Amino acid sequence: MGKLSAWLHSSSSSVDAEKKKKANRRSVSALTSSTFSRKDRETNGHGTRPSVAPVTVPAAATEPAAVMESTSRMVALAQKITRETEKLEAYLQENNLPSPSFDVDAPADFPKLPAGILKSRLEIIFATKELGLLAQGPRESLRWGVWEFLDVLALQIINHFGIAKLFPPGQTIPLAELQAKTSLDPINLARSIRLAMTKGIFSEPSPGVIAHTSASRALAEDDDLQAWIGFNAEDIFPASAHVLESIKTHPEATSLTRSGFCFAFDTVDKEPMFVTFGKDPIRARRMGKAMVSLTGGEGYEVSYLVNVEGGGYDFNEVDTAGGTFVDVGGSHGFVCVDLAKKYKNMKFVVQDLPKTVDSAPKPICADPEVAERISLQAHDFFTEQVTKNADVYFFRWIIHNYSTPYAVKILKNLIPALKPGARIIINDHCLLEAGQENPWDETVMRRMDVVMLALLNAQERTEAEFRGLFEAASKGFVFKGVTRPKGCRMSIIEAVWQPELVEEAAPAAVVANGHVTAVLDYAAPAAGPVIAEPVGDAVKAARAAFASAEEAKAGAAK
Ligand SMILES: C[S@@+](CC[C@H](N)C(=O)[O-])C[C@H]1O[C@@H](n2cnc3c(N)ncnc32)[C@H](O)[C@@H]1O
Repeated sequence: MGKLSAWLHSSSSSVDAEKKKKANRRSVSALTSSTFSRKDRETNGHGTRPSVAPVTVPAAATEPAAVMESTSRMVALAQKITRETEKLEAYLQENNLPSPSFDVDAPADFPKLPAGILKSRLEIIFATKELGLLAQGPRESLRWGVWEFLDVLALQIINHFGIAKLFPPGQTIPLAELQAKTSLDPINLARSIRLAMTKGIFSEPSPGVIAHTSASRALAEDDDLQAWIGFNAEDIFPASAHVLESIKTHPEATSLTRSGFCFAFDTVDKEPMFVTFGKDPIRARRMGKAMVSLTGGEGYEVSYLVNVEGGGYDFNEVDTAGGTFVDVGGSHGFVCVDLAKKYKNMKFVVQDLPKTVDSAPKPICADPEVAERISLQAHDFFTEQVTKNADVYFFRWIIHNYSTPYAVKILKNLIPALKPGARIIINDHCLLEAGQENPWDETVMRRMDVVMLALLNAQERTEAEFRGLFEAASKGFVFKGVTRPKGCRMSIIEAVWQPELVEEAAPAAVVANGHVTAVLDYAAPAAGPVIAEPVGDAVKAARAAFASAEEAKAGAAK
């Protein structure tokens, strides 16, 4: 049993309440170096994960030693930037593609690049970042790095007041005229725009005259991007600013109703974020559109899961047997549609909350051969699984929304439905040890982890932490490991149900703060984890609103 599980089920009476509380804390990162050993990685049966020693300085580890010996790090980085930039530029020129620029007419996105050229582009990004930090020096980069939230503040103001949409791309506008078009105070407009300019958003070709850049144009024209900025700047930013208060008051950081978000919006012990959004359709819709902007991005497409050659999951065995795939919290079933197009014998059940199921497109797919093998089912994953004896239970972007007590409960709810050999597949980020991702992915995933903390007291997880979740749910879950398609940020985490491994033990009720919070079906009596919150209440409250938010998201995606 891994350490997480051991903590969750420690039976020693000498383990005091504080220790038990710690066991349920969202972060078990202290465990990772000891439990996520090289041996674990190399023997997980998939072999697609790196097996290098842990490093903590992101980009430096990628530079060949020979280069480091003959030149200083700064010179080596500068040379690399030159080399890779020349390759990228040459490719763009050979293919008649525009060179990157801040010009208003420059494309807002890079075209799809061949693998080698994409690598050059990424190397430029990583090396410039590292070189910049080195040239700044530690004290200065700390001193001014902490001011980055002010860039978000400027963007928050600009986006909220729709400044980018107030004059057409390609035209300039005197600041005084722009001021007349907004209720934003002139001084605040000018200072926000001028701070944004330092990041390439707007320009001032002559004093007092404002012009669009490619970035401000994207902000003016892309609805989903506006929603992404709005959700981040107006929901996540205030939530983040209250995380300290939240974790000082409730260090266990597991409750959906005690997150930074709840402190920011005065909903502590009242309602989780999704309930708040459920009451506010504009905000819910903004979040829905923001998710469209996020998941439409490179690295998150469903095709990564479906494409077996590229490292996706191979369902051929399930397909040959005409097996059943249940997408738990599957929204409108787009994952099942894509899988059903590839696997012609499998049957699919898409489960979600009633509102989401009701708003799903009908038929779910224009191709009747695909549609007739997919059924929609209203099911709450905080209750016992209703589709029995399926071959696969699949969770995509679900488990990362919940802290350990909730996530364990979701897995435990499967147990009564599971047949021997049933596969449980989680499709989420899976965090590596520090420094093993490329620096861009590393930053995105670490930030996402902290976003989950700020909004929901939830978390991204390492392989060891996923393993710990399954172990905490039941010994009958045999953890198979983690794979990740090349180029994809999301991993495929798998366990298989083997009921013969389940030990018989008396059930134990877990009581915390006067609430019965969980019933453990195999832990020794009185050995259960302290879940310091009324899980049931918070979950109930979350259900209805989550559905509204998701409905808005589905609407936005159409
Ligand atoms: C982040 S979305 C993920 C949707 C989909 N799996 C995907 O990959 O995009 C979370 C989904 O879980 C659903 N959901 C939330 N709470 C639920 C519950 N208690 N039972 C079932 N589904 C729920 C939401 O309606 C939503 O569709």
